[in-house]
Order: sequence, then structure tokens, then C-alpha cells
Amino acid sequence: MKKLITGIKNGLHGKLTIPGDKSISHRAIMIGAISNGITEIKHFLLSDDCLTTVHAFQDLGVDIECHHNEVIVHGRGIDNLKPVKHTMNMGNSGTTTRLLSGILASLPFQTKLIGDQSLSKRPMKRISEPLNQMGAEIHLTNGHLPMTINGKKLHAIHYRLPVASAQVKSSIILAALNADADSVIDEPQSTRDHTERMLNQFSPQTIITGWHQIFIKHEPKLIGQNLTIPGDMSSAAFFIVAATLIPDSHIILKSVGINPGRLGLVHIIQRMGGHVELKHPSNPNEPIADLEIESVEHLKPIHVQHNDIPSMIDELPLVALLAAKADGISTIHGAEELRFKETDRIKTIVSEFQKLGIDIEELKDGFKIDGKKLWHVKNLNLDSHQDHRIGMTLAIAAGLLPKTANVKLNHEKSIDISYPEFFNDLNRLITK
Ligand SMILES: O=C(O)C1=C[C@@H](OP(=O)(O)O)[C@@H](O)[C@H](O)C1
Ligand SMILES: C=C(OP(=O)(O)O)C(=O)O
Repeated sequence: MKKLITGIKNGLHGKLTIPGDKSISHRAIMIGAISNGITEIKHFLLSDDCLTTVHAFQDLGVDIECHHNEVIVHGRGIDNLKPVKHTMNMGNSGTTTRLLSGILASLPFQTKLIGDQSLSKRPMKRISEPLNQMGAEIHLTNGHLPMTINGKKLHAIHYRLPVASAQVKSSIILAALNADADSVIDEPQSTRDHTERMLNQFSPQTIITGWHQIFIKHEPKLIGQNLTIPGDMSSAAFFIVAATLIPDSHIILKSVGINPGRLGLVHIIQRMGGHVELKHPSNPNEPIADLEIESVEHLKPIHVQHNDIPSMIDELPLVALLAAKADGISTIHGAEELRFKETDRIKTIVSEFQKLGIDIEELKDGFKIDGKKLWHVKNLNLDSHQDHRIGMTLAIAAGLLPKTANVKLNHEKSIDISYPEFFNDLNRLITK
């Protein structure tokens, strides 16, 4: 149990460099590993999930050196990955499981994957179906992990994504690299395109993006690269929301990734009347900017629709927190994918927010929230339910309570999944 900081009175202040992006850190290891030559990664995210990816590729015979957040991957080329005799443990990481499966689907050996309790409940048919259509032989346990992958020579595919998911898209893209011809993916709703951008950096024109369509060249010659991982927008999000809601705040978050597929929260805050500005944008392979955030007294309620969801899928707990402080009733629809994350995030948000006295109602595909300025709480035990994003959202919510409130968080260790430095960084902004 961790005692949470309440009553942050004089606002958040100062500049902060946000740790590296989780999605891009995973991909840097994977694409580095299946390329030829050395990939040097700066500002890599040293979190539990990304270390799961590092260990998985070390098991597959790739030499990976970690010197704090500088990582060197000695790429072997996809066909030189070695069979792993033991069952591989994916821990809590959906991204590792789904993207790695795409790579293993074409390799001539059998691999067994397991995960922790939460990961073992998450749907895997969404990847086994297309990969099996390509010729792999993947067996699940009632649609979940444990999963056995018998890699085969793969055929090209033309596949329409039934769900807006960058993990499913990336799994198919990575499999398609090693297929017998070029593949096409139809993507009705756009999602983050980190895999596509990174592959084109390792071998130009591997991916060509059309109107809701992605063309994948097979057998590209991927060559190791030097990468600097942008700050993670999904981690920055906690401080963007905290600084918006805590009176007298003014902060700058340095070099945060502003990939259009990740900008949903910034747009929502702007629609609600908040002050988030993108400063000094630059556009290496992944666009970055400094974010300047100032608190506002009033936020308008918001109505979030299906199309808004993919670009802020991991920020929805925070969108719910903003709505809980807005002047009126907000609705979030089209967010049923939240039910398939580390927890059923619709249920965990509703149950934990109700403990805070927030007027929130569970909908099939989201929430209805009636914003109120004051929450009445004295002694409270909150619970992350082992879900890092829920834990951090609750820590920010606690900061909005009066100093007299005594609030504790259970299962706070889960925050290490994506942001081990979270509480230190929050303290830095409080004491500046
Ligand atoms: O591709 C990725 O790196 C991710 C995609 C999203 O998942 P889905 O693709 O399942 O929506 C997101 O929730 C996850 O945190 C990371
Ligand atoms: C859903 C998440 O990650 P993953 O799917 O990789 O477990 C997340 O980080 O919120």
C-alpha cells in the first residue's frame, strides 16, 4: 500500500523529460533484432514490459546490451533467430505477445508463450486468425494464452482489420515481411503507425500507406539504425491532466512524441477549453515537440465518439478524470476495447472513481460522468487492480483531494509496467 499525495496546493511547476515511448521501445528491439547490423537505441524505456521484450529476444539468440537507457541490439536477420526450448513468459505485456507472435509465425520451429494472470485473459484470436490464414499453425487455449506457435513458410495476405488495433496490425505486418509475396492490410480506423515508420527507416519503401490501406513489401533488406526514442505521450498524459486540473500549474514536458495516432488526449483537452500547446516541433522519423500546459479554472464537458478512441486508447482513464472535473455531463462512447486491456478498464475506472465520490455510470461501450468540483473523501483505500494506467490515474486523482484526505493505493508496483519513475517525476513537479 502506498500513501498518495493529496492537496497539491501551489500547482505543478517546472520542466520534465518524460521517459521513452513504450510502443516505440518494444518495436526498436524487435525490428533491430530482425535487421542486419547494429541498432543503437537512446532514451529506451526501462520498464517491466519493455524488459520482457528484451529478454524474449535475448532468448531467441540476439545479443542485446543495456547500459541504463542506452541499448545496443546486434541484429541477426529474421532467419537467424534461434529456437527457444523453454516456455517463454510474456509477463503482462500485450504488445510483446502480439508483435512477437507475428515474427515467430514464419520461423521453422515451435514456441510456447505464457503470460501473467491478466495477460492470460486477453484475447489472442485476433492475431492467431490472420496468422493462421497466412499458413502458420497457432493453437490457443480457449482463445487465450498459453499459445503454441508452429512457424511455417507464410503466404501473403490481404486482410481487413476487424478491430482498431495497432498490435494486430503490427503482428500481421511483421509476419508479412517474411511471406512469399507482398501483402495488403485494410485499416478502416487508423491507429498508431510506429511499426510502419520504423520499418521504413530500416529499409525505405517497405511500407506504403494508402487511404486506409497499408502495402507491405516482403523480404525487405532491413539494416540496423541509430534511434532516439521520443518521450511517451501516454506517460506525459498523467502530468498533462494533472497540470490542467491543479490550480496555478504551469509545466513543460520536453521532447514528447506527437505521432498523430497518439494525439487524442491533447485534442480533447483543447476541445474542453484547456491550455496545452505544442512548442518547437521537429520531425525526425517520429515527430516530437515540447508540451506547455497551464491549469484552467473551467473545463467544458465532452462527448467522445468511436472515431476519437484509437488515438487516446490508453489515455481514456484520464479523459474520465477530466470529465469528472468538467462543468456538466460528459459521455464516452465507442470504447469497448477498454474491456480487453490489463483489466476491464471500464469496470475498474467506474468502481475506483465511485470510491472517490465521482458521479460515474458504466455504459456498454464507455461511461457517463457528471462533473463536480468537490469530491467528499476522508479515508480511502484505492486499488490499481494490478493495472499501471489505473494506478497512475488514481494517484493524480488523489492530488486533487484536500490535504486532510488520507488516501492509499494498493498494488502500486504495477506502475513499473510502463513508468517506474512516475512518483519521482510527480514529486519533481510538486517541489519545483
Ligand atoms: O501497438 C502498441 O504498442 C499498442 C497498441 C494499443 O493496443 P491495441 O492495439 O490492442 O489497441 C495500446 O493500448 C497498447 O498500450 C500499445
Ligand atoms: C494496454 C497496454 O499495454 P499492452 O497491451 O502492451 O499490455 C497499456 O500499456 O496500457
